[in-house]
Amino acid sequence: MTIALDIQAVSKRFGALTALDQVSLSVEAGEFFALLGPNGAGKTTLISCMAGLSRPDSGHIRVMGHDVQHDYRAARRALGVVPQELVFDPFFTVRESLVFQSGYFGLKHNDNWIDEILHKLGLTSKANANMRALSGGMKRRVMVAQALVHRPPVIVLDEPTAGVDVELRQSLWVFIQELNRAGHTIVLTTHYLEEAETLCNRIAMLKAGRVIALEDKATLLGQGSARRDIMLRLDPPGLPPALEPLLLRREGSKVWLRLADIDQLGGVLAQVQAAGARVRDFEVVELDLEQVFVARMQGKEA
Ligand SMILES: Nc1ncnc2c1ncn2[C@@H]1O[C@H](COP(=O)(O)OP(=O)(O)OP(=O)(O)O)[C@@H](O)[C@H]1O
Repeated sequence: MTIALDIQAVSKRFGALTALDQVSLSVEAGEFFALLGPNGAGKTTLISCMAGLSRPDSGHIRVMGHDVQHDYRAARRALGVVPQELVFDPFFTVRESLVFQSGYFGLKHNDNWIDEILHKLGLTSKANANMRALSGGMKRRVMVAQALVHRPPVIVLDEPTAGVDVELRQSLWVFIQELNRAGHTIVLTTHYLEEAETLCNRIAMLKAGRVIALEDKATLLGQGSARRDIMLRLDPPGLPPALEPLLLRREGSKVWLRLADIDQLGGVLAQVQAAGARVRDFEVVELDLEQVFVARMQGKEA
């Protein structure tokens, strides 16, 4: 097992503000990992520390075994970061930007790979356009291309799909999944939780600089556990008192109940029947990442 990204007890303060508070997590090579958290949680600060752009006050970070401070060049080579902000030289064409970026990593003959990235990101027709003439979405594609120019084994994407159209989102994810299948480790931050749910296999949630969840997606979503939330629409409305302890919420004639084990279902239905009510509608409620996220941010279980 190779650890692609090893973050140990990283703290970072800006004056009185603690942006990162003893953050520890590690990502195995080949994982598709999501780093989630509300605005200001510390995601970008952590990414800046990974990229060596910001120095933690304490703790250490290794990328493919290379310490980002003591072995900066090797660590930087192992990492491709797609930044949240659009940073580019307005006087370069798209291709020139990529050639320049290759040079930064000491790569001289990189044209075939540059052509491939341009193609995969739908940028071929813009290769000779000036950066300043591109639309925001096109510039974002170039940010992705720049991060990939040196074929880094670890790719970190900081909200890569913020403000991009549906078509790019889809083609970007196809490409990133291809890179993941080819063995690249992917770390993604996004506010589109359904993206994280679809793409990632492990998820960390940050809140106010602390890791508050670090789990497999399936575990986080309660898959594999016997616990189930169900919805019943009862006629007449009203829950038998014996079932009140299971009640999560009610809305009109609908009630949502939490069963510690799906085996309780038979007993619940029997009690409803014994109370003279009929079940008009029934649903097993699947958790989604958004519900889990909101609950965890409020300090509750979903
Ligand atoms: N250079 C800085 N100087 C002072 N405070 C900073 C600096 N950079 C970040 N912060 C603060 O650190 C905290 C974490 O910010 P960060 O950008 O890492 O959050 P984030 O999780 O990436 O948020 P978002 O989802 O909005 O991108 C915020 O309160 C932010 O205001």
